[in-house]
Order: sequence, then structure tokens, then C-alpha cells
Amino acid sequence: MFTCCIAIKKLNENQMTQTSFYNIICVFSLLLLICCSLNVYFFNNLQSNAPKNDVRNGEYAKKINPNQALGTKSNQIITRSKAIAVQNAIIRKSETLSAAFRKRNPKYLAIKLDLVNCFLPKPYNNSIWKTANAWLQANEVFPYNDKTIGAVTSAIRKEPIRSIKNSRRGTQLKLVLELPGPQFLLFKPSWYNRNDIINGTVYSGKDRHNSEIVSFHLAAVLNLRYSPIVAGRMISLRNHMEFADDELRRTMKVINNQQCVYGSCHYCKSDETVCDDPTTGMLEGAALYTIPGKIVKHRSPWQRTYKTELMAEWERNDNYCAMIRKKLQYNILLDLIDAAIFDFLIQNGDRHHYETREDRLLFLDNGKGFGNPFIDHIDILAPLYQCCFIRHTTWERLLTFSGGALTETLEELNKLDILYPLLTKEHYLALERRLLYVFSTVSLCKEKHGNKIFK
Ligand SMILES: Nc1ncnc2c1ncn2[C@@H]1O[C@H](COP(=O)(O)OP(=O)(O)OP(=O)(O)O)[C@@H](O)[C@H]1O
Ligand SMILES: [Mn+2]
Repeated sequence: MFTCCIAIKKLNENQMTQTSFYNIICVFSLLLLICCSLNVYFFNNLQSNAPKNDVRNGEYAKKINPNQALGTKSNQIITRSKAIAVQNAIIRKSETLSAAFRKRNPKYLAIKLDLVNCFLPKPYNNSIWKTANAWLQANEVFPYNDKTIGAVTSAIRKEPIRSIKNSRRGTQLKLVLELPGPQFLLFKPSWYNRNDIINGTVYSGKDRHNSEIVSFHLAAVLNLRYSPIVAGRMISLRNHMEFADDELRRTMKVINNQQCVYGSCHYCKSDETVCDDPTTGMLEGAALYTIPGKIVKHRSPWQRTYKTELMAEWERNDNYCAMIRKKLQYNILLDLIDAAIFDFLIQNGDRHHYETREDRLLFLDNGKGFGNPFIDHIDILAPLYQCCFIRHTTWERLLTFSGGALTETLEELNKLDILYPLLTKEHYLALERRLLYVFSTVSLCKEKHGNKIFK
């Protein structure tokens, strides 16, 4: 292609405008050539028996555009192209996965029934918080297969509110609800409708309250019980005005006869309010059980730069995982890989910090999931494809929920929440598509390293 350009260029030596036009074509072709070669190189590395000149044209793969790299420094072009090649190999592999990954595994049925029995709303008494607070074991927030889970979610949804405060934790609007006990809940209000689509970067937009609820359900399904217990809850700002503290009350105002609030936090603005619904008089949101005990915050090794022109080390360094492995406790690294899979499924690309309890990872702050069902940010999976290992238990559990069982089970749990429906059909389809990408990533790793990838 390049030689061809030179030949054409020679023919037009005396035509200034055409020459510069062909110069641009040549530079462009050269960059294209680099991208293609790297694609082939990575495909060879990840998957030895794959076709070498396969060109991506799948609907979702189109979202990854190698031209995004053009116009930046040449080493960044190469690095970004490498990442794109890995991601394209994952997408391509998902199309040739064996039938077992697409079929339902009969094992899931009994687990689904158990989960539904656990999550079924149930009556509770005043020892409910004592019970829930005794569940904590390191990062495990709720037990495996315990029917009292449905009693705790009922209490989260129904216990009367004694006071409402503005939470100073984090950067977005959150309320602290005090219930008898006392027991505290964090309330993340609804900012969006279910079918709203968040465009922009992977971390764009405000928290999605439905994402917090579905994440709790997903944590149970995947048996990664590290997320807070969450239930949908309706509150009336108007009726609870008298329970609000002064700081919060100062940010409450009536707009079009609706009671609204904007709160005080880093991103809180007086013109960005949430309000009681004009017909029901209620504001919906996700109510999060507050996890007791000491929680420690750490910078994520896979933190983004939050600047499109700047790449983080994990995006540049081919041996990043080996380096991190030397620095981090092995269990934490395995937890981070579990978290990457969890975040990839929900599409939370905003886990800038991770938080631990007794040296194990919690899945806190799941509000940035389910923003756009038509896009898959595969780089959320970087800890998995860069390290190329995964806990054996996580892998087995994922395999149990293949072929549509994951979303079928989630749907049954979602149905038990008062805010059902929690997700649109498109989000369910996206979850299944992403699960296949997790399967293909692990399959590529297995082809390269064998069974030792299962830890
Ligand atoms: N359920 C919970 N139990 C205990 N602590 C919690 C819980 N949820 C959140 N927190 C604490 O509150 C902090 C802020 O919460 P969260 O991260 O959800 O808010 P945020 O506004 O999205 O913050 P950021 O902008 O930093 O992402 C968390 O870092 C965590 O330490
Ligand atoms: Mn957040």
C-alpha cells in the first residue's frame, strides 16, 4: 500500500495540491498498516489457531474505533492499538465459543429457586438489624442461602424514618435515613427514567439508583456477596421535611408545587434537584444498608486518568499485572478480578477506588452501572485479560448461569423489588452479551496458559 502511494506520488510531482493530498493518504495508510499488524500480532499471542486476517465488523465491535488513536503521539497510537487488538480478539472469540457457553446449564434452576426463596419479602421483628449486623464476615455482607435476606430488604423498605440528613460521603447527592434501632441507610435518589441512555464517557452521568439494586441481586447470583443489601424505597420529601436536619432543609425548595432537594455535596447544584413525583407525592431511590465495621479506601491500580488525552500506566504497560502482583496481596488481586467481571457486566467504569473490610474487597458504589446498553467498554475487563487468571469458584458460578440463565434469575429477583421493572430488555440483552465476552476472555487465556489460570 505504501509503495503504491509512492508511485502515485511520483506521477504527480509537479502538482502541489495533489502531492499534499497523497501525502495525507500515505500517512493514513501507514497508520492503518501499523494497526493491522498489531491486531494480527495480538491475535497470534492470545489465540494461536485463529484466522489471521479477520476484520471486525460486528455491531458492537464497531464501537471500538482504532482511529480514536490518530492525532495522538505515536507511542500512544501503538499502545491504544494493542489494547484495541486484545479487545477485538475477545469479541471475535465470543462468536466461535462452543455451544456449552450458550446453553442453559441445568444446575442453575435449583440455585434460582433458593435465591428467590431468600429474596422473597418477609415479615421482620425488631431484632432484624441485630441479625443483619451479625452477618458480616470480612467482606461477605450477607449469607449464602438465608431466607432472612427478604426480611432485611422488607425492613429497609418499610421501617419508619426518624431523621433525614445530607450525607457528606462521596461526591454525589445522598441522604442518610435514620430508622429505629438506630439503623442508618444511605439513600441514592432516582435521577433517570429506566429507558434513559447515558452517552459520553464510561463514567458519565449521575448515579443510577436501579444499578445499586440490580448490583445487589447480581452479587447474590454470582455468589460474590460483597455488595451492600439494597432495596428500592419511596420517600416523601414533603412529609419528612420536619425530620430533615438544617443543612438539608436549606437545600430543599418547592418547584411547580413539588417538594425538591439538591443537597450539599461536591457535585450538588441548586438547579439540579430531585423532587417528589407530582402524582404519587413520593421520590423513589435505592436504600442501602450501611455496612458496619472499619472500611479502608485504596486507589485502584486500574484507575482511569479521567482525561481522554492521558493514558494511565495500566493502559500502557504490557506487564502491568505482573507488576501489580508483586505489590498487592494475592487475595485482593483475585478480588479485583472478580470486581472487574462484576463491573464489566453492569458496565461500571468508575471504580476509581476500591474499599476493603478486613483486607477483602467490598463492592461499594455500584451506581454507575447500566448507563448505556448499546456499548460495551471492554477495558473494564483489563484486570482479567491482563492477569489472565480467575478464581475457580467465580468461573464455575459464571458457567452455571450461561445461556440466558443469568438474566432470567436476575429478572426473578428484580420482580420482588417494589421498584420493578428495574432494567429494560436492552440491558438484559447487554448483560448476556457481556457474559459471553467474559467467557471468551477466559477461553483465550486458557488456550494460552492452560488450566493453571483457575485459582
Ligand atoms: N452501603 C454502605 N455501607 C457503608 N459505607 C458505604 C456504603 N455505601 C457507601 N459507603 C461509603 O460512602 C462513600 C461514598 O459512597 P459512594 O462511593 O457510593 O458515593 P459517590 O458519591 O459515588 O462517591 P464518589 O464520587 O467518590 O464515587 C464510599 O466510599 C464508602 O466509603
Ligand atoms: Mn461514585
